[in-house]
Amino acid sequence: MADSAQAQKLVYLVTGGCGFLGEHVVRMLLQQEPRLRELRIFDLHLGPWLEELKTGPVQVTAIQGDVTQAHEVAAAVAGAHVVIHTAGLVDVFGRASPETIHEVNVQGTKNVIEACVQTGTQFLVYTSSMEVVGPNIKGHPFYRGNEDTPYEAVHRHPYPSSKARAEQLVLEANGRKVRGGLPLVTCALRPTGIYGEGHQIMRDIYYQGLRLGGRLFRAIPASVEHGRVYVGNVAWMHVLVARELQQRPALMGGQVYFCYDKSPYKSYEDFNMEFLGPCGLRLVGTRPLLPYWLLMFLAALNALLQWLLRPLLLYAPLLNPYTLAMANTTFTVSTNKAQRHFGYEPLFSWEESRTRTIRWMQAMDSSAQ
Ligand SMILES: NC(=O)C1=CN([C@@H]2O[C@H](COP(=O)(O)OP(=O)(O)OC[C@H]3O[C@@H](n4cnc5c(N)ncnc54)[C@H](O)[C@@H]3O)[C@@H](O)[C@H]2O)C=CC1
Ligand SMILES: CC(C)CCC[C@@H](C)[C@H]1CC[C@H]2[C@@H]3[C@H](O)CC4=CC(=O)CC[C@]4(C)[C@H]3CC[C@]12C
Repeated sequence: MADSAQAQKLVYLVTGGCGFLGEHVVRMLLQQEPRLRELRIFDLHLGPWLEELKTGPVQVTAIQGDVTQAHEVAAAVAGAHVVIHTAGLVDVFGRASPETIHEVNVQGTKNVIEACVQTGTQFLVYTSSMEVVGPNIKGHPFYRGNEDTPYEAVHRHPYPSSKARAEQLVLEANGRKVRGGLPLVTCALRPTGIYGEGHQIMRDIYYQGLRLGGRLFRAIPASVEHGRVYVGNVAWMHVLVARELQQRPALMGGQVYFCYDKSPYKSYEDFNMEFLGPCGLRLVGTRPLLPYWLLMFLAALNALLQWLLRPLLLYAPLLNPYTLAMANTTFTVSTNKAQRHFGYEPLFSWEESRTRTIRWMQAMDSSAQ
């Protein structure tokens, strides 16, 4: 009894805990972190599903707040042992202004770092992105690269620029003295394209396919590989990194880790078909149906329409010059750094990740009917 009372002593804070990844991190912490006493979930929009978590043995505290507001962040961080900062504005479709993206992703991260320093929180895990590396604006392939692979990271789009700046701030903060004199220990996780239960873009593509009579039309050559990782494994990596950062601060502090698992290397569209296929959708064509120059033209047209229509309505289709470049540039990761540094092994096999995602899509389908 004394042992378990002593063991259950840690307070964790998850920012963005009601987002796609954040919800999985929250649930994973509750399942896999026995030392947890209190779990704080900080988000701009709190989900109703939080209520069901409040009946368990861990104190779950939901905090509605904005990372751009330093005082709200500081109040949430005070007294936490570990902060997992997943909150971010994920926008590559032009829905938000570059200023807003910067404010949330960069200023929000600065606020989290300063709150840790001021209140004495020693461990900070930041959800970065593969996009801090690439694909770059020159379309250079990154083929099965790792954390040390040289690559010319050049960003113009506000989302990757903001993630890169925020990651840099987090890594530079490693070693700063927090209140009480101990050093801040930080690290950054870089997921590739995350998939799994709750993935909004997969949902959008599914409904687009239904509108097109159960068909999707191949736009990108099958030879262009795109890195993907299952959300459950990304969440597991967060939980493990947060735990091990406390045990091995000298090794892990200031480090970056790609998030990886056993998901196969495929093109963006072929990978999606692993889930959309069993839900009745078909990918038409073994090669792209439209020439690339025409896709570029359509993407540019979408960007122009977005700009022209902005005073009247928000036009934000999936296809724009940036998303086309992303989907059309090989970017895959092959690394074992997380395994070497903190013993990470994926919790979910590829088969399980696939089955769980398909089950979620099928449930979504039947609830829509
Ligand atoms: N979805 C993906 O494929 C990838 C995502 N990431 C990163 O993972 C993190 C989570 O992304 P997702 O779960 O996909 O996005 P999401 O949009 O589902 O979740 C982000 C959460 O942050 C919250 N949030 C946004 N602005 C906030 C603010 N000002 N204050 C407080 N909370 C705020 C949102 O309400 C949301 O719940 C982000 O930092 C993103 O950059 C990294 C790599 C890939
Ligand atoms: C119609 C087009 C030909 C296909 C459009 C697909 C795009 C919407 C997606 C292709 C690649 C995706 C991005 C990639 O997985 C990396 C990402 C990392 C993040 O940190 C956030 C999400 C994303 C930018 C992801 C977004 C959708 C794509 C651009």
